[in-house]
Amino acid sequence: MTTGQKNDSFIENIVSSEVFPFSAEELEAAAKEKIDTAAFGYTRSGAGGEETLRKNIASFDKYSIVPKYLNDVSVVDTSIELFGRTYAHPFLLAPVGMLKITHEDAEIAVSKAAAKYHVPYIQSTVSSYSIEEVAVASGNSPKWFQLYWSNNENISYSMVKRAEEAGYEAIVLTIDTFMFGWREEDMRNRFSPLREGYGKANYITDNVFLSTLAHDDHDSVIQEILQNIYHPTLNWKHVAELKKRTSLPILLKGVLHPSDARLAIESGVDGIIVSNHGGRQLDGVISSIDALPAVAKEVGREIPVLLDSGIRRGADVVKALALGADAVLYGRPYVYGLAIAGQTGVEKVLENFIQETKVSLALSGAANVQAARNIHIVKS
Ligand SMILES: Cc1cc2nc3c(=O)[nH]c(=O)nc-3n(C[C@H](O)[C@H](O)[C@H](O)COP(=O)(O)O)c2cc1C
Ligand SMILES: CCCCCCC(=O)C(=O)O
Repeated sequence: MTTGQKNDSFIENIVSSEVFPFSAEELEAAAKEKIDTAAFGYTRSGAGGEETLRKNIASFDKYSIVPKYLNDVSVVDTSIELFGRTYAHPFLLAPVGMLKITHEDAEIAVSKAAAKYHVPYIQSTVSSYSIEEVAVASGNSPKWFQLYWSNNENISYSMVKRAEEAGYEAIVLTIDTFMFGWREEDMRNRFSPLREGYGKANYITDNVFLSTLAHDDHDSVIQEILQNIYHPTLNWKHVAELKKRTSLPILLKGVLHPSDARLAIESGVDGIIVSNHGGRQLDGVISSIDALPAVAKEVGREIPVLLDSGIRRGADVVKALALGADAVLYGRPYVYGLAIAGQTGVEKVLENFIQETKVSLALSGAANVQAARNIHIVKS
């Protein structure tokens, strides 16, 4: 998508009588006032002492953009191409499970807002609405499906098939969450969204999963879901097997080590997402933006490299592109928008993020995403 660069949104925001939070910090504070303490705690928090959660944000500050001026940036083309498809912006919405803890309309609201702004939406396995419900709500706007591998692999294949049939365009296999991280905030609040049943929609609409159930009362169903997701034996053979089962591109989400990026390529994976799960899994791991350069160097241009964990600003997108990412995933801020005002809240957050990204590209001297990859970055 080619978009004129007129600062319209900046001016509109200045003259608007309606004040909606802008920064991620303001969004987080407003969301805290809207939803219950445990739901907010689950969304905001990271694992352990939250070292990685903090690093994800702080690490971006170490990289500085060195802009080049006197380029014509009157028109900024923010589009990217991935797996033969063109997407309007250099970012997608990260998979976030169990969104009903945040707002009743959950993934329906998010996917509709994403559709309105032509932002691809990655739906989580542990969603509050099913693959099919989200597909109907958001029409033919681009969607990917995030897969939590199931102990019963036939459940995984069944969900992948459903995603294919519903028109999803890629499968994102998350490799860092075969068990829960050590999440003290949730333990403190005695909070498990899965136990409450918020993320069960894709399971209770899955015939293969249903056929495995000995009992169908709430507690037994939730117990079965948890047992399916807990999968510490997950290994490269599963990746190779999944590759044989689908014609959709497969991305691995959670790659931090360059050697894993190489193994992913050797396993026939189509793309990788450099991610530490927003600091929610192993505390103490490297921040995503710090992990990116070595991974991007290993991959070269062989397959697309995406990044998430800590993207908050348009300038963060520019830095990630310049350090080797093809696109990024945007996470917690849109969830806060959902908490504050449902679909309208997500729309507001997206509108501002799109405009900030465009302004940041232009002021860096990049008229398109390809040019952004050549922006000079220094580390201080
Ligand atoms: C409340 C919450 C739930 C999440 N659920 C999932 C999920 O179901 N599947 C998944 O792969 N990642 C999940 N993630 C991780 C995100 O996809 C993404 O990696 C992370 O939010 C990036 O960090 P950031 O939001 O701080 O930028 C979740 C993150 C949050 C905050
Ligand atoms: C055992 C895995 C459940 C994960 C639930 C959703 C998620 O990814 C999160 O970060 O929370």
